[in-house]
Amino acid sequence: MPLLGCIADDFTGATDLASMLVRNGMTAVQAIGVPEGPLPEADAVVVALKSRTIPAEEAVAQSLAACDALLAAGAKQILFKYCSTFDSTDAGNIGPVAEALLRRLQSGFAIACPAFPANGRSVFQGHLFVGAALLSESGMQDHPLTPMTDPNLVRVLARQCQGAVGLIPFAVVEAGEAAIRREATRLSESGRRLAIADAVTDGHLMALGAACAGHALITGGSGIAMGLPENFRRAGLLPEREDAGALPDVAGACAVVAGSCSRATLGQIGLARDHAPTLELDALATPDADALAAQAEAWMEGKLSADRPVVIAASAPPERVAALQARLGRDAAGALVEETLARVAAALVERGVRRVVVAGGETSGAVVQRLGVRSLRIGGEIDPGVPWCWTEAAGGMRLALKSGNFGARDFFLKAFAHG
Ligand SMILES: Nc1ncnc2c1ncn2[C@@H]1O[C@H](COP(=O)(O)OP(=O)(O)OP(=O)(O)O)[C@@H](O)[C@H]1O
Ligand SMILES: O=C(O)[C@@H](O)C(=O)CO
Repeated sequence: MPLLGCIADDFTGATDLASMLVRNGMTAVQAIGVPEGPLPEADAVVVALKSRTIPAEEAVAQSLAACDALLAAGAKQILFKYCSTFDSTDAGNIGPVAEALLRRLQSGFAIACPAFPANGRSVFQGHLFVGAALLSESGMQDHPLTPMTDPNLVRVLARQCQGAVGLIPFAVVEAGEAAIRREATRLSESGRRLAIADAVTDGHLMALGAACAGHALITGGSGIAMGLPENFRRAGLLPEREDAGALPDVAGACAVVAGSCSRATLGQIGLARDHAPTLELDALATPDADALAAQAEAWMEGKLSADRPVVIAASAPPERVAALQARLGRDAAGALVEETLARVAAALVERGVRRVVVAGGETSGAVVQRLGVRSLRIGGEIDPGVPWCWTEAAGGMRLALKSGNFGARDFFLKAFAHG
């Protein structure tokens, strides 16, 4: 029976969260979509949805179904995981899903904290920073699907919510667990059902985690999960685990499939170009999934190896993404590239590739669905927030689902030195 039941709004985000839990001593399994049968055995089960950019009512329905499955399996606490850059539109989906989960759990209050200092996300006076830049100047203002142009998360979340949104400010979080509990009670009694919580250090996240021990619902990025395993250990529910992230070994050729257009991913592709065979698909020149996939299949022949990856990317800088979107519409442009990369991943696996890094949350969703992956067991981290995972698909293979913005510049090369 899982102790912690988690609902993640995209696939890389789910892996990021599961990785945080493994690092802090819980075994974790990521289920792809709402599980139909019995849940896999683990201390934490993370249900990975692809609900970040779908209409709000669908995101709510899927999240409630996931919540019901987790509660039915015995989960003692629910965590709703969204992006550390709060990726969403004004119509949703973070606010509507959080409010619906609060109602389902008959709970009065939850915190909302996307901070993840190890990856440069900090929240101060309700404002989200990525490194030293405000969210709205971090590159996220150009995101293909969820451009983030307002760094004030109290305002952003309030636009998505029926109820008023509060703030647990830096001074309270800095004062620690007891002060946070008092402020949460005060906010809840004054009618706030959600409050953005400031956090700029891991110590703040640990204090928030401890203060939320009794909360039915917690919402945030993977950072907010850091303190939760300790709550379960303190309650005598979770044993000390030596290696929560042990995975079976896998042999086979290796590849990277990239659909993220983030600055980090573009930099990683730039470095990989000098060290590994790299194909950059041009969706603007050839806006046709069949033709692009055929180009990739022809290119990969004779290049696959267990010693170094091939890299196949559709990623492009903002002006080229904008040009394709102007031509096809935003959703159709995204769908075209996702379909292409899902086919590319399937072609790689057909040719014996068994270790694959996928860059981008939406891209990962498309690839994982195409490969027929039902669940992923979470292993050790390559870089903060990106672990290797093992799946039974294709007779047993490893996948690393990289959030667009995560990973050092040499991530695509380093990953295969680890697994
Ligand atoms: N050349 C391109 N032109 C237009 N859209 C593109 C292009 N390349 C990729 N895309 C689309 O951009 C979107 C990128 O989203 P994705 O979630 O995969 O990456 P990300 O947002 O950087 O990652 P994360 O969600 O993990 O932060 C996808 O829908 C992808 O299909
Ligand atoms: O929180 C993050 O930044 C990531 O886990 C993510 O959700 C990317 O899609």
